[in-house]
Amino acid sequence: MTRLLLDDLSVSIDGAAIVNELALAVGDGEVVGLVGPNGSGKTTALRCVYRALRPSDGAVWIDGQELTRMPLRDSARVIAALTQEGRADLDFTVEEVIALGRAPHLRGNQALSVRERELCREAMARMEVLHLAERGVLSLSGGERQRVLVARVLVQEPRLLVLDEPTNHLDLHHQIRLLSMLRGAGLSVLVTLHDLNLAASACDRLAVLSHGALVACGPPAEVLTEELLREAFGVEASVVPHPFTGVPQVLYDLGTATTMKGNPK
Ligand SMILES: Nc1ncnc2c1ncn2[C@@H]1O[C@H](COP(=O)(O)OP(=O)(O)OP(=O)(O)O)[C@@H](O)[C@H]1O
Repeated sequence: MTRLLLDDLSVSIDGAAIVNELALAVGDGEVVGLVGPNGSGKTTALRCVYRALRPSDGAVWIDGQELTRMPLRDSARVIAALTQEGRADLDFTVEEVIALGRAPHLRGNQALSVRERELCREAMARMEVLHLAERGVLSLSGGERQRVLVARVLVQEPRLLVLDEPTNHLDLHHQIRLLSMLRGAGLSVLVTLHDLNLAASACDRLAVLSHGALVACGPPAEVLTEELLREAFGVEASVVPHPFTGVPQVLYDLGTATTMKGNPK
């Protein structure tokens, strides 16, 4: 079943085509990685899904419903987003920030139920932030804060998770933990990642954007080729199968970056 459909999505800003007729589906329980060089349009496409931006053309469909026709509250119950813009400026405690994830499911000042409080504790344990529950978010390190924000989207209990660079600030342990959790969560996930090795390990399919257009889409073993790295990323690298999993992994040597073909610097 198709959970999310980007139906020839286009975004133009000041006459420039930032995303160009992007057609991409995410199935029920499928993890799809959106990858591509800086400025290729990944965040812009995601912003259309979490309704920070209206497409100039095309549409976003969620479970067969066109997104702009859904009340915001309804889409917030279905789609949870971890954005690059989502920085907490108010000094709420970790516990309070995570509880905010339940907001789309509550009415007014309704208190959290016992089940919802338990859900928050589970998400904190999953993201290893339980010990920080009483701390103000502004006092956290970048990685700690990122884990709190991931816990917040988990308690939202969405059907679709949209994650923009969720591994930002995370150390290797937490990067691997987060992505293996995403793989096992049974949720539909659309995620942007710059680390292609992590993306290949975590995603069922990779969609590669270049200059706002989809240039490849499929299982990592089909998409992640030396030719693609050269053409889309301007990088000369070797692609080898992981010795245990067979998943393609990129090996590179410093000094092998080639000139990008017209991608923004
Ligand atoms: N509001 C805006 N006004 C002008 N240009 C914009 C605007 N939003 C995005 N862009 C441009 O659109 C292009 C795509 O940006 P976007 O953030 O979607 O790229 P990205 O693939 O997510 O990049 P990165 O990997 O660097 O995060 C960039 O060149 C960016 O400067």
